[in-house]
Amino acid sequence: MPASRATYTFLGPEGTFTEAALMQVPDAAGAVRIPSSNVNTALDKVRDGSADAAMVPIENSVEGGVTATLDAIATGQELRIIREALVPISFVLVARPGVDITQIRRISTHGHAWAQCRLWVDANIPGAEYIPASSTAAGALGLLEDDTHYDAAICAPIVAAEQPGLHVLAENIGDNPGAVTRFVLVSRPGVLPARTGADKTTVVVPLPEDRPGALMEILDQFATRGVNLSRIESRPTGQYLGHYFFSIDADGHVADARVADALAGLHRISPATRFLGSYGRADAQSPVVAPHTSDEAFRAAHAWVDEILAAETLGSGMAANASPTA
Ligand SMILES: O=C(O)C(=O)Cc1ccccc1
Repeated sequence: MPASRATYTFLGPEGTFTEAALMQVPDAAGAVRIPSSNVNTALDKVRDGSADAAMVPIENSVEGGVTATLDAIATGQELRIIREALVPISFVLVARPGVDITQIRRISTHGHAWAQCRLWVDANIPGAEYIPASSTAAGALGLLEDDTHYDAAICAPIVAAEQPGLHVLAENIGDNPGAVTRFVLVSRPGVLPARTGADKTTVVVPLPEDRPGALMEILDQFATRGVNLSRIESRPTGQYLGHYFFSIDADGHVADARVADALAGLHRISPATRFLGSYGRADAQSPVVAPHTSDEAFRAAHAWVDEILAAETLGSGMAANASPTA
């Protein structure tokens, strides 16, 4: 019997950068691929079992964290990141054939795309109004509808290439030519990706309240164990003003002793800390591990303490302090 195909969902429709990220997953080409109209519905499909995993954007090199994703994976039924993908981003401006750049008043795209093309738009179409779309591809395909209320869209070159009804007015309009977006594949908890030696661990740590220095203590859990952080962002929990959680990416896998020890420290400081997964880094870069933070150093240290406890008889209270009688 053939092995059953995986079902993946992604921020769609076809032609989004998120779909390009999904296509980096080795079995994606042969999988069932279901577009979702936003990050929340994509993650809900994973939670209710209608998809095995969802590809969603999490961070980009120009705009920073994708807050819709950071918030959606931090709360609700637990999820796990099982993989990351990096996609270089280049944008084109599209319109219906016959429309030229001087006729454009309103432009639709995803908020992160708009933020990355703002300087180009100000310089080339000053005063253009932004019309938000659920994704770059959704904005572009909207131009093909009869009742469309905007004149142009910003999207990936592939959307324009595949739609004869769209005409490219300008290419490479991103303000930062080297822009890269990071996407994550999210599934239900269950199977932890194996340690590769070049891994990342993502956690969500609610900041304990009324505790001076709590953020410093959180950071110290990583610093004292030689664990490097590659992203840290604060997000409001939404409960009330001033209540925040930190979303953190750390180098290493929960199966690395130094990372496991740091997570245990986080749990002591903030018991509602959420583990969001350990997974291989897209760039396969291994961290430099200092000898005193290696697995072997942690094993030897624990063995030393265990030996002390095994060799001594534990006394009780004052009796243990009483001077031995001859
Ligand atoms: O809308 C898309 O195409 C997406 O995948 C989200 C996005 C938007 C802008 C930059 C990177 C990802």
